[in-house]
Amino acid sequence: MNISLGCDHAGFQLKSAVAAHLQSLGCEVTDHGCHSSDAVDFPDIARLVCQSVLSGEAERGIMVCGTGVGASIAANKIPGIRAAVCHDYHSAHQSVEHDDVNVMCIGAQIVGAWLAKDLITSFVQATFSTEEQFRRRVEKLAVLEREAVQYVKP
Ligand SMILES: O=C(CO)[C@H](O)[C@H](O)[C@H](O)COP(=O)(O)O
Repeated sequence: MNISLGCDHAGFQLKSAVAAHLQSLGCEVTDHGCHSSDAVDFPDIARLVCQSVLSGEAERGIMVCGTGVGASIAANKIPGIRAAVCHDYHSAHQSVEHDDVNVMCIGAQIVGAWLAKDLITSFVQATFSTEEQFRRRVEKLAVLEREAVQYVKP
């Protein structure tokens, strides 16, 4: 599987362990930065990671920031992205199986490298269920996305 990987300065150290683990699982990794602990803005990196997923260059994305929260907010602004902060093993696979999550966000201030590796294994090995109720709900997410513009105040 091809994975698009990104981080901000808070996730920079953990990203190296994440990349190495992805490679040990047989994944191809495209690293969209950042490449040092100098401060960057997570929306800029989330944009690159998500564009890579939507273009088909990568099947899924992983973002590492301080909490995972900012990265997931940024990613979920982009139509076609379903991002989730996953800090437990169950959510990391069920988010894919039930919700077809295509970008997982991890907080380097919340989880250590060993848990991050387990989360990544769980995420990468999961596949979207073929069961009708999950397909129906994800299609409804797409409808919400298409309708969202109607809720914006003029
Ligand atoms: O967790 C984050 C956003 O949800 C970021 O990675 C940062 O850790 C957080 O915004 C703090 O930013 P700072 O510039 O490092 O103070």
